[in-house]
Amino acid sequence: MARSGEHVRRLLAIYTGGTIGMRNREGVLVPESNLLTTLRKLPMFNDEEYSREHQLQDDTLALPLTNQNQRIIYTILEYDPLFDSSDMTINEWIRIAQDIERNYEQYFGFVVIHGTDTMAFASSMLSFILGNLQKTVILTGAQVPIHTLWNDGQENLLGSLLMAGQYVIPEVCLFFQNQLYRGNRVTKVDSRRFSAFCSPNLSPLATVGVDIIVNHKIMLKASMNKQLMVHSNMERNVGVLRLYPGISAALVRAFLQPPMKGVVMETFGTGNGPTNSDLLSALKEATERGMVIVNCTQCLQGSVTSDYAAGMAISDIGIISGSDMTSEAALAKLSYVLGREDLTLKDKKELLTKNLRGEMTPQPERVQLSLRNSKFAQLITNFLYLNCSQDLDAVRDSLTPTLACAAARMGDVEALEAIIELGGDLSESDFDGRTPLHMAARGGHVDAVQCLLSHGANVNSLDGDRSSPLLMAVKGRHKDVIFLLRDAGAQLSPPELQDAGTELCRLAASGDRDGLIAWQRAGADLFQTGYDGQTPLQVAEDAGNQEVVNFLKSPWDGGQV
Ligand SMILES: NC(=O)C[C@H](N)C(=O)O
Repeated sequence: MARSGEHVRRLLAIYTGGTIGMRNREGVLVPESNLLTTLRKLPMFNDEEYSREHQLQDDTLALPLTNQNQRIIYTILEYDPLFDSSDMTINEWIRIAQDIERNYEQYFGFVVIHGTDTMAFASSMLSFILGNLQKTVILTGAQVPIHTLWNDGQENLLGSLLMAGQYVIPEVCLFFQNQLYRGNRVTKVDSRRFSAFCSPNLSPLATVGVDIIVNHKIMLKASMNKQLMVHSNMERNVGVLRLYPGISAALVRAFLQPPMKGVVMETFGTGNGPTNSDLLSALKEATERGMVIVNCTQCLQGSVTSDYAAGMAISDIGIISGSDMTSEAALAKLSYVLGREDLTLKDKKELLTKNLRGEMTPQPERVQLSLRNSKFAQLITNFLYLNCSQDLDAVRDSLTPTLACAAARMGDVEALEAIIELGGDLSESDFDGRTPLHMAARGGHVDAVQCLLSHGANVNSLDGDRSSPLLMAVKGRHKDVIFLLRDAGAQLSPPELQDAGTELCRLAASGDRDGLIAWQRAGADLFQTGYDGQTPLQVAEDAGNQEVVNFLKSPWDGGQV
């Protein structure tokens, strides 16, 4: 019997291995069984009197009473064999999920004791394997074994038990160094320090100090009345490919061969990669075969965007943006989504762009900015319709360029038409000097470009960087848009034409025939020289890019699009 007023919470602690329980054997650390014996000797992990009085089972210990009068009792389920986490695979993570499922009703929450080396993969995988989670699952471990004098294991394990015993956080979390993180947002960043993990794109779910500060706002909401669902059909044929400058197309091609079904491609900066045509063909062949490729940045922090031509080249061949996901989360998501046999390839690709378990930050602007659909935009629209004083005309005039640019960027023709109905001027530029036509051309949105042109958009306006809409289309290699703009009288500006030589030489050097064709269709002179006086043809010959050499010798024959 519990003392009066005492709340008893039962937890299951699944011990899979890792440094936390390791011992030094012949000079190296190896996993060691019987973690419970070590914990039994540590008073903060074992209220001996309570255990005796309540005759707890041999595999179960009780923490001393918390300040809130809570009694946390935990049972240890120890794996045999135990693992250094470098040996963990999807199979072991599914086993953990199944153990949670088997014990789901008996326990208030779950702690998974795991090695740190692959813990970010484990917590990411488990977040997808465990569907409809309504209870707390916390992964933890240590950099130094728990039985040593100076260690981080005691604090990490105790903190995890206290968090899981006191709060319902219906997510797979990772607790380390007083921070509770969302499991699919973390990555291991230090091999020696106690603060081994960070969550670069999402603040911690909770921080433990004198007080426990829980960030309720960002927590996932439990899907009530739905039963826990273990997705054990995870696709194993997924991998991670890290790009580096000069990576060969042959290597990429070899990596993308069957049985591989999905790949997380780690790219530079905001999602960029080499634009040489060989490499792009290797990627395109793979996506056309049905391979699913997700683009994640190698940067620790930030997101994949569509700011650069080098990034647009990648998105044009069917590669999915991983937004601000970690590679670990993207790999886990791929494994989960590709394992969903109920979905078509198209549905799987669609699902990958969605935020499923809090693993990515939804892009509000991209998600819903349609004047007809978004609540915010609707409010503005109604406001503008209903009020027609001079002041409101001014408000309308200052808002519409920004809204029109956002709509054009997404190719949202419906929204553009709504803005026209409002009387907005589609040639007006936003605060960066870009017009909707720049944005539509940059995104390769043929319908939006057509709509803007038919409503009198200025085809040769220059943005704040003195770039024309035509240059935007060239950088994105959007040949249809280039044709449309040229038909409407678009021309590259004199400075753009002047600077083209160096860019053309760069494309010739990297064998980028498509890039050269885009410039040619936009009216650039393919024979002009770069900064060092060489022509693109000379550069291509020096680089041995025969395909480009042939094209440059007779551009109007070889440039079929
Ligand atoms: N700190 C650790 O737990 C590292 C260990 N190699 C593991 O991942 O199992």
